[in-house]
Amino acid sequence: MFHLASSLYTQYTKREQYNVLILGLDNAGKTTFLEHLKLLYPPPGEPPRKSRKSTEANSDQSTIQALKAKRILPTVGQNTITVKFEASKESQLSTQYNNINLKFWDLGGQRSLRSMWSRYFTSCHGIIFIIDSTDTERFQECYDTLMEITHDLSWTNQENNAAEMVNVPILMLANKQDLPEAVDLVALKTGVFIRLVSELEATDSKLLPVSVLENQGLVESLEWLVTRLVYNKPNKQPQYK
Ligand SMILES: Nc1nc2c(ncn2[C@@H]2O[C@H](COP(=O)(O)OP(=O)(O)OP(=O)(O)O)[C@@H](O)[C@H]2O)c(=O)[nH]1
Ligand SMILES: [Mg+2]
Repeated sequence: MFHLASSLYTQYTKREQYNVLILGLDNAGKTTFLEHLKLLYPPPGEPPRKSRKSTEANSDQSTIQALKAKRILPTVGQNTITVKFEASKESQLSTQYNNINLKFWDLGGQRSLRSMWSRYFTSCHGIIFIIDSTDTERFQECYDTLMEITHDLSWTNQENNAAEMVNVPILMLANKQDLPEAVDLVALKTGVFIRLVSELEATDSKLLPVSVLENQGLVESLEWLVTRLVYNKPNKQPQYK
């Protein structure tokens, strides 16, 4: 009885925290994505940011300019941020999404660093996989890397041999859509990635076009992910902070 009361107390007084891994090949835009999130969403305990959509207000243009001026170096270790999720007015998400913090881990995408990714798998509630839509020569490598992630042995529960990957949502972002040479979503889906749908059948996944630099599709993408994290709550409980 005490445990039930204490767990209910925790659930009603603390915020839910979901851990999200940001993966993808080097130069895909992972750290740029993280930096933009920092500008759009406040850390826990701070008031809301003014605007989030590129169309919402001119102030967002200065955010984009600030981001462009920033020198982002290739990631060698990890970058971590925690933000307070706030649904946009357009999303009409219910109040159950008002109590969520998202912790992001941005890891280096260079080939030599990818073996470190699997250490984070069991602690994550969701994955964002970023694809450089202009880097056509490496689409196959993107596909293979995604397959390696989903088939990694660290997802397997050693005790009961169950696959813990099932239901961990994967959001794939076709990034750099602001560039003229970017391959669009239709071409991406019918090209190398055509087998993705059947390969990821058991997984909650989505491929969306974005420009993380120009804030195109960023808010909508995050809102899709949050709805899926909450949907998967019975399988993978959030932390309470
Ligand atoms: N035009 C354009 N450039 C982008 C976009 N996103 C990232 N970039 C550029 O792509 C380059 C690499 O971005 P990063 O964020 O460092 O890439 P990363 O995935 O973190 O790379 P690693 O840390 O090496 O794994 C930078 O020059 C960014 O400015 C985008 O949406 N549009
Ligand atoms: Mg990086």
